[in-house]
Formats: sequence, C-alpha cells, structure tokens
Amino acid sequence: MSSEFKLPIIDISAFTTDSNSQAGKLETAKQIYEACRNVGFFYLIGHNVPQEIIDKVLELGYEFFHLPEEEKIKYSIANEDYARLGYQRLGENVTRYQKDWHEALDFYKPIPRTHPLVLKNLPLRGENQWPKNPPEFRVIFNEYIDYMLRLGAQVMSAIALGLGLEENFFENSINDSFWCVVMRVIGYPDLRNVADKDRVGVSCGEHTDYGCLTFLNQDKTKGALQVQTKDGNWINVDPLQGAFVVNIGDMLNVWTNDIYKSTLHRVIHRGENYRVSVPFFYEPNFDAKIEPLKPCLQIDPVKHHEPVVYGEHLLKKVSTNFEIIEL
Ligand SMILES: O=C(O)CCC(=O)C(=O)O
Ligand SMILES: [Fe+2]
Repeated sequence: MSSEFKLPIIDISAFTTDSNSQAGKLETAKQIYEACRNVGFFYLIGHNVPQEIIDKVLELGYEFFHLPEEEKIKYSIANEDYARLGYQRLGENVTRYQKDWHEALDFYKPIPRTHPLVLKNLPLRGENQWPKNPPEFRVIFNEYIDYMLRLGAQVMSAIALGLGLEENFFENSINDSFWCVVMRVIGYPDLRNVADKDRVGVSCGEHTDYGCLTFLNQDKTKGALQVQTKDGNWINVDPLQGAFVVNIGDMLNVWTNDIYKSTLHRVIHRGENYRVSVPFFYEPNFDAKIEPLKPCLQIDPVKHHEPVVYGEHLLKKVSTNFEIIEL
C-alpha cells in the first residue's frame, strides 16, 4: 500500500456562504473537477455543517449500537422490507456475496403510498424505524439530514460548474433527492473475540456507491476506510478533523461518461475500539434519467453508458433476489 498518497482537501465555502464570488466558485469547481477525475474521493471543508451536530450523530450511533441486542432487534429490517429499512445485525449485510462484519441502521426518505415502490411491493417501500433510545436520535438525525441535503445541492452546483455547465444544471434531477437510500449509521465492532477467526472477512466489502455523492462522517479511528487508486493500490483514508470524506457514486460516473470515477472502497477494521461511521448518500430523484452529458461527450465522443433511470439502478444494486419490474 502506498502511504504517500494524500486526498485533496477542497474548501467549498464559496458555495456555502453568500460571498457570491464567481471567481471563488470557479476555482473551487476546478479543484473538484480535478479531484473527481483523479481519484473520485476528496476531503471537504468549509461545508457549514456545525461540528457539534457532526459529532453528535456519531455519538448517538455509538449509544444505539451499545444497547442490548433485544432492544436493537426491535428495529430489525425484518419488520419492514428486508432490504434496507432498519437495523441489521452483524453479518446480515452482504457485499459481493460475502458477509460484512458490521451492524447498521438504515433510513430513507419517506415516500407516498402512490410511489411505484409501494404500488409494486418492491424493496425500499417501508417506513423508517427511528430508535426511541437514545431519545434525541430522531430529532438530531433529522436536523443533520437537512444540513446534508443543502450541502449535497451545493456540491452538485460546484460539480456542474466544473463541467462547464450552469450552476443549477442538475436541479431537476436532484430537487426531490431520494436521500437515504440510505443514510446509514454503521457500527464496526472489535473483532478480536470472534470465536471462528477464519470466518471473519472484511468489515465492509469493496464496492462503489450507487448515487451522486457520498458524505462520510467517520469517527477518529484510523486505518479502517480504504480506497483504491488508479494504479490499483489501496490507500487509507483516515479521518480529518472538521472534514467530510466525499466520494462520487455510479450516477455521476454515467453522467460524466466515465470521466469521473465512482471509486472502489472498503473497510477493514481490525482495531480494538468500536468504530462508528455515518455515510449520507446524496442521490438523484428516484425517476431521474441519467445519461452522458454533452460536455463530457466532447472530451470523449464514445458513449460508455446507456441512459439509466436511477431508481431501477438502485433496485438492481440492493437486491439480487427481486426481479426488476419496469417502473
Ligand atoms: O464506514 C465507512 O467508512 C464506509 C462505508 C461505506 O463505504 C458505505 O456504507 O458505502
Ligand atoms: Fe461506500
């Protein structure tokens, strides 16, 4: 593993404050463009999300995962759609057919009864299961979601500008963002006491993320999250105080005709502490049709992707057991 490689640090404040400096915005947009082309991951500062709430959601996650098992399973995904909504025990989640060694709580945007997911009885149609304990869980996380939705739109503006498009180019594809497919709260236990060592795989298997942007809020644990660089090496992406780790997802890969990469990443937590992370997946609208964009086709005229409807892509990813039905 090459250790010298450092992720770029991008200050997004030109988009999150009302400075309205066009030169500042263009400079930031250029930096994001470079970061998305080179590695698909960057640290984000100047995001305007209060540190207090960033720390608090990690704390609440930690407290929840330390409740007794019988309390946690009250919120089991089995109560809802068996796909994403609620609590998953250690080993219940699978990436590329291998068990992941983490536990997690998943939430997503509530949808109306007329939504195709509900009408067709598909996964991701159920109700969020907010824990009653710790008591502030729901309120704080909802406040966090509001901040993250705003930030997601701001970073998408920077991405549009970086691609030579109008700032609001993506608006119609993200204005009903299907957030929180999922907002995950993940707990990675200390695995030293697992009886059968051979069965312990990676904590979260290598994968790309599905949507537009992922904002990762991780605790202070080092050496857990790893990202694959272009040359095939895995590098550690350790927490940086005050920064989110941001990576692009598959839909930006399609939009940019592979100019941006949704990069493979994984988690291998072998530390003695209990690690918590909260990835927020900023997604396109469920019915957004995503296809390679003009400025990207000017760079490489060969289309690498057919148009894809985000919701269909998502369902394919979350479930190999469901036949995908036309939406
Ligand atoms: O826990 C982490 O650091 C990353 C988790 C992740 O990549 C994911 O849930 O998609
Ligand atoms: Fe991920």
